[in-house]
Amino acid sequence: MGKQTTITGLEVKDIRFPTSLQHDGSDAMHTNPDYSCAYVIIRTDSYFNGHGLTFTCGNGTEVVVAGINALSTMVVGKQAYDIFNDFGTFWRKLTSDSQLRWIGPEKGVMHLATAAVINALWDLWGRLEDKPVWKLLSDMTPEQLVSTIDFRYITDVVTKDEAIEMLKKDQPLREQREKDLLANGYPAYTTQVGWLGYSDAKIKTLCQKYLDQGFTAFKVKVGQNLENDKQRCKMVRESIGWNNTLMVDANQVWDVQEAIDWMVQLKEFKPLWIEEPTSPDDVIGHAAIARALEPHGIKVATGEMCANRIMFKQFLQHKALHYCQIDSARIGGVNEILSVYLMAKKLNVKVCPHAGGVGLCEMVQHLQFWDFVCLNGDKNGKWIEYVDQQHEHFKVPTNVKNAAYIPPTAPGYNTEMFEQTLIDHEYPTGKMRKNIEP
Ligand SMILES: C[C@H](O)[C@@H](O)CC(=O)C(=O)O
Ligand SMILES: [Mg+2]
Repeated sequence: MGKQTTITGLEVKDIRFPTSLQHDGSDAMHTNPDYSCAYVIIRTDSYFNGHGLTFTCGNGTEVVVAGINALSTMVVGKQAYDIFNDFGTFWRKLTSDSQLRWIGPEKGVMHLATAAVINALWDLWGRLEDKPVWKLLSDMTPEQLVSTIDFRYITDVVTKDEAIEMLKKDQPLREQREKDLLANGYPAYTTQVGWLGYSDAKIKTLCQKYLDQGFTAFKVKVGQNLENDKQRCKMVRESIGWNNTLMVDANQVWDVQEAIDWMVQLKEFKPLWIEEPTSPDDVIGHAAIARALEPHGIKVATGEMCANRIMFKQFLQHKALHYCQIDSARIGGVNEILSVYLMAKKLNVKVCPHAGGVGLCEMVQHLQFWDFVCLNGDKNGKWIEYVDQQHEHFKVPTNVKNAAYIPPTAPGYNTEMFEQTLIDHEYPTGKMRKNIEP
């Protein structure tokens, strides 16, 4: 499918927003993040370009930019549809260069770089097909969909043939589900009330603001100081009431036993889940925490820093998470994330995407919409995270109404930023940057 389109160039920019000034995005581990991204523009000889990004917290974005530049020669000069028609094979090539893979493989900076490039390619594909990415995915046959995925290392949980069967089973239900999605959207929860550096007064005001907007699920950061956590959880509970849902997020600060002990102290506030209680690499530790907290009614969520599909596989296999928090820009972009959805479906684990960062809400909604239409058809007890950060810099920002993400109709992956934003926020030359530096 598709006409010839040559990829003629790949540009990458270091874009930073001074969010640490207001403590937006702060948590127990990342106390002063400057929400940032490595931003990719894939240029073609057609009218259409692809825009993609990966999220960073400020320092180090320049390292990811270098990683993206290292991948560029594998993309520039290619025919776009040679990539799209056999995307799984291309994805494997991009992540398996015999020299570059030594500084990964499939993890860390190189995988963030892969995500930015792959996300830009999906944006391009959506634009060339005149469809938002969620619809592009939802219109694919099961065979086309699985052709985008590299199943290496995960066939002990899900094979290509099994994936095709899973997708075929729900194929007749797609039309009805799509109608439901377009009419009702997909539920969102918000973390905007709970950044760790916010004052009590601000938290209370924000709780009211998001209650008024119809939100019924709220996430609060914990893990810096137990007494302070108790006081803030109490305050948030008093604001949102006991019928609404509260989640808490420790962003990896605790040892395993410490996580258990701390959470037992917070159980009176009835959190649905504790997110990232310990190191994102500690599968067995998470499983131990999940077992210990089960009698207290607290579930475990993780995934925003899970390195790749293999780590997700192990978390899922070892019952180390109850809520699988895929992130649109940490593992290798759409292709690899689809494989995580398939494994989560097979092992019966709910996916509630992470979206705390620049552009993450914009991208991840597409994946959860596809999951609803083609794989799960169930929104019960599931949400997409929503943070109210930097949406104004995107040409087509997320549309959250009545605490529900409304599917976009614009073609692409919602990743294109305004030219002025790219000029003003480019690091270190942008004028916004200069304004805040001494
Ligand atoms: C540094 C980020 O803001 C992080 O705190 C986001 C996060 O953990 C979440 O949204 O969940
Ligand atoms: Mg988190």
